[in-house]
Amino acid sequence: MRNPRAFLRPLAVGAPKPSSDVPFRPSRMIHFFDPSNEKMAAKVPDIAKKVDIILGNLEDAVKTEKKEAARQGLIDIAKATDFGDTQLWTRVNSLDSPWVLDDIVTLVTEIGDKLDVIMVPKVEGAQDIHYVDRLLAQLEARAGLDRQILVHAILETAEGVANVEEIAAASPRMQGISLGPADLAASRRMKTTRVGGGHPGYIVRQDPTGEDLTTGRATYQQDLWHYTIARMVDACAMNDILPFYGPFGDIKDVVACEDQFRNAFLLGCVGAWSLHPVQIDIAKKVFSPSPEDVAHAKRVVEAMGDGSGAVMIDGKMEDDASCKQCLVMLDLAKSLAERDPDLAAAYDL
Ligand SMILES: CC(C)(COP(=O)(O)OP(=O)(O)OC[C@H]1O[C@@H](n2cnc3c(N)ncnc32)[C@H](O)[C@@H]1OP(=O)(O)O)[C@@H](O)C(=O)NCCC(=O)NCCSC(=O)C[C@H](O)C(=O)O
Ligand SMILES: [Mg+2]
Repeated sequence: MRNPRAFLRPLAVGAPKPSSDVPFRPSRMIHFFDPSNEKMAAKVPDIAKKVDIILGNLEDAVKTEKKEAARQGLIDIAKATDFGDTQLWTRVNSLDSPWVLDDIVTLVTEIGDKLDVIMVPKVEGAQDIHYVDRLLAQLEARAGLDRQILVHAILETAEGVANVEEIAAASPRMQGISLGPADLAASRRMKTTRVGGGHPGYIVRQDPTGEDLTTGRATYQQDLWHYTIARMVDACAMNDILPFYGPFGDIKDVVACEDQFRNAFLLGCVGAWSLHPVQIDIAKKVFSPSPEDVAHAKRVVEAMGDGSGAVMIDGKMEDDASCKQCLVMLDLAKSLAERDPDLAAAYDL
């Protein structure tokens, strides 16, 4: 186990000093693109203006014969594009793959000054983060970088879920965690074939009213991902890092996508992945608190003064705990308003 007093020491001579906290930057969507796909790559400069995070994906969804082209494509795009306030991330190949070492070494050397976060897939325990942590420190020192590149883990194996608390706490470099429902379903041997979302077979059924078991009993579809998201949110919150829902693969079903994203938002996630341009505005809408919620939060905070005691607002009791919830809402609204002039006008903070 690492000496807690050494937690914030650089892991290589000359590497930037780790920061004690993860800066909260608007992170409503992580927009995935394949840098080896010319059509997608051509859209990056425009898409980057609309999203909070743009991610060049090198792992799954990139064909084996395109792995090197994707890596080089990301380097070319990063060098040619001014991303402004938008974060640039990459998802490297998994740690057991033949590409990951070159992914990390080449990207940090070539575009380390532009990369904000490296997303690491299929993280199973703290040992995976420790490996990436030390390697990044060595590469940052060699490249003369003056700030750390952060690390984001995907929770997509049964072992990873079992170890999620130690993953979240493994390094000051940890920025956050995303749920990877497709790989997780395979790892758990769940009997689904979908990329995220619900399943019509996963239900609870109303009790029978008489002898007839077959008619008049409503069924309610349940959320397959509730347990994992809630556990991931707790692990992230206890370590002050950010939880994200991952992909929703049914691109055409924009309604269910919005529902899945909203469930994640309500449970504490700050954002989700967008796999297709149509999912960008869904994430923007869902992960920005509504002006009504923000106005209510403002009223409660103003009425509560120093936060102690209890007041009635619209027939409901508000106290220290509900005031804290409202402060969470207002903090998020303020940081989003700084980035988005439409939200700034709608929130009027
Ligand atoms: C899902 C797609 C394969 C769909 O692509 P396509 O069939 O080309 O869709 P459209 O014809 O509707 O596209 C319209 C135009 O938009 C461009 N496009 C599409 N997607 C993107 C994008 N993500 N970024 C930028 N531009 C995009 C198309 O090129 C079309 O352009 P044009 O012809 O000029 O009009 C595709 O969207 C896609 O591949 N998306 C990314 C998929 C991905 O990254 N998957 C990996 C993440 S999910 C995962 O890994 C699972 C997870 O790890 C887990 O385990 O759960
Ligand atoms: Mg995956």
